[in-house]
Amino acid sequence: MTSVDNRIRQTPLQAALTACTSSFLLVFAYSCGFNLLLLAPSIYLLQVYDRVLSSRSVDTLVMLTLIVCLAVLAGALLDTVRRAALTRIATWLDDRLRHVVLWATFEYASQVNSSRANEAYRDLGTLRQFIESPISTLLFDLLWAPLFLGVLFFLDPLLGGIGTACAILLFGFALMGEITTRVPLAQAASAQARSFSHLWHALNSLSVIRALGLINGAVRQVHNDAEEAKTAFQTAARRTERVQALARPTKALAQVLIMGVATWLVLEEQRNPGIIFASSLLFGRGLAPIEGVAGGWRTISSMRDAYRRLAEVLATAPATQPHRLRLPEPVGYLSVSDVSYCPPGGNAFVLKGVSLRLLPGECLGLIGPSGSGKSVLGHLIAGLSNPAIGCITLDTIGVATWRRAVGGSYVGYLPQEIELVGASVAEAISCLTDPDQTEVIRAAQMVGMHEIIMRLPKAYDTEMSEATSRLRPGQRQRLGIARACFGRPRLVVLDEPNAHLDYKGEQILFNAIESLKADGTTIVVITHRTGILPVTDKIAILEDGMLSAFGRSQDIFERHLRRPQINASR
Ligand SMILES: Nc1ncnc2c1ncn2[C@@H]1O[C@H](COP(=O)(O)OP(=O)(O)OP(=O)(O)O)[C@@H](O)[C@H]1O
Repeated sequence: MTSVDNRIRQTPLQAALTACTSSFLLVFAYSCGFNLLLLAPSIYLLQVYDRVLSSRSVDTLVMLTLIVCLAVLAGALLDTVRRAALTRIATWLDDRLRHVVLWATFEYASQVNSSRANEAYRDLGTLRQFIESPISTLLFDLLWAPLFLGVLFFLDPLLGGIGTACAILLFGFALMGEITTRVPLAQAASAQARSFSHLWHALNSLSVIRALGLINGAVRQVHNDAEEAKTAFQTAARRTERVQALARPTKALAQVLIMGVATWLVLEEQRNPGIIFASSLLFGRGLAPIEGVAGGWRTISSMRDAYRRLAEVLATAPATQPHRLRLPEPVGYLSVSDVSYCPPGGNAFVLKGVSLRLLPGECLGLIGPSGSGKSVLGHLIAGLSNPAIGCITLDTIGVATWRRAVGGSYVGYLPQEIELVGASVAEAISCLTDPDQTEVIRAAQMVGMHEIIMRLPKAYDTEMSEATSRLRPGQRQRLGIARACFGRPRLVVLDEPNAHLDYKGEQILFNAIESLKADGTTIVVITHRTGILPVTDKIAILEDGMLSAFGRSQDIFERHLRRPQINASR
């Protein structure tokens, strides 16, 4: 496989990490300098005993002290620089990946698993915090631990042997900790995620849960999962404590042993007395990263899990984020060409070879029996999914591309099930964009909702949960239509816009459609109620996923709908 192929196959996470390679190499180089400079105090001790005490030369002492002070200061500077570099890498990764991860999170949640997707978004934060944390500098220092142990060997093989044995033992304990806590930690993480997910779902369906008296059950569900997580965490903590109880004295004992052996070498082999302190210092420096990494093993393993989850989400759900293309505003020519569609997981086509065309400012009435495929076609025309065969274009560009290119502002959509999303009424109308007050009011006025909204406690700033409980279904539906008309779209798809409307509401809807048409907006109205058909210019009848009729409204009305055997809601 070529390197070009590799680059193509990389997920955004791998690509971002690859782009950081030179920065990580720089941190490695700083760590190299820092660790080499850490040898200075040990060399200083040996030199003081070797040269200063024997010669009693104050000049040599001053010189050596100055050199070592400079080395220590340079080491501290390198340490600060590498920590700052790691913080910059973490921030850069976060900036580069957050948008991509957010898009992939939504894709993964809709295609695979919503609670896993939720975790993946938090995982990006875990990754960033890990890179910024002292554990990551310790990992770089870990690469230099053999250097200190090597110098101990150089001083005396026995000293090196004790240091190495202690390092191996500490590694063994870290491994033991990892093995014994892996299962309970995984159980705890999944129980905790379940608990958050149950709470989230319960809060999202609060009105239903409250109305059906299910709060007790919801609380019990969340509590049980949290208890399971707590028990598993406690098991992991107990096992970690046992392993640490063995690891803690190991290092202290080895340190005493090192000093004892060094003193013995001074007594028996007339070695430089500086070896006693120098070996103790070297041992401490060499073992510090091993001890730190062993103590922070849980952080390392949660970072590893976070990386794995994030990589999986990014690989499974490639982010189809907006291209932010600067496309000229569409005129409104809609073309549906030979479209066939099979829903994800389905085994049959629910739309078969549908073709129709609309001119800018035309309104199409899409009718047909229940289950004939009207909503599926509306969804496709709104660019929310792609046809398996054929294409749907607005001014020769795919509708899905218009959505991605400009965040959907040229395509408005009212789904059959109205969910008004947003913190306030203004946000719900403006499709979660930064609300432009004039545009929001214009959209609300179009559907006769302005006065009703002004009577809400905080008018357009009323929280959506409060507004939802105060508004009638027909008024909520009009809010949904206002959202579809927000931002002067060039194409609007309304799925059953009059399902909950009374006579007055229908008149307002007709006026809104007339004003959209006058503005040159192309409209598709899916309906079971023929009362809306007089405002349409064309009518399409869908039967069993196929167009059984399509043409000018008057002709279709005359030929098909006046006959007693065919009607819109057959
Ligand atoms: N996500 C899906 N997975 C599987 N089948 C689906 C999915 N969405 C729709 N279908 C199927 O596609 C067919 C058309 O559904 P659609 O909702 O478009 O009908 P409709 O004409 O809008 O009906 P209604 O007027 O009752 O809303 C139905 O048989 C439905 O079961």
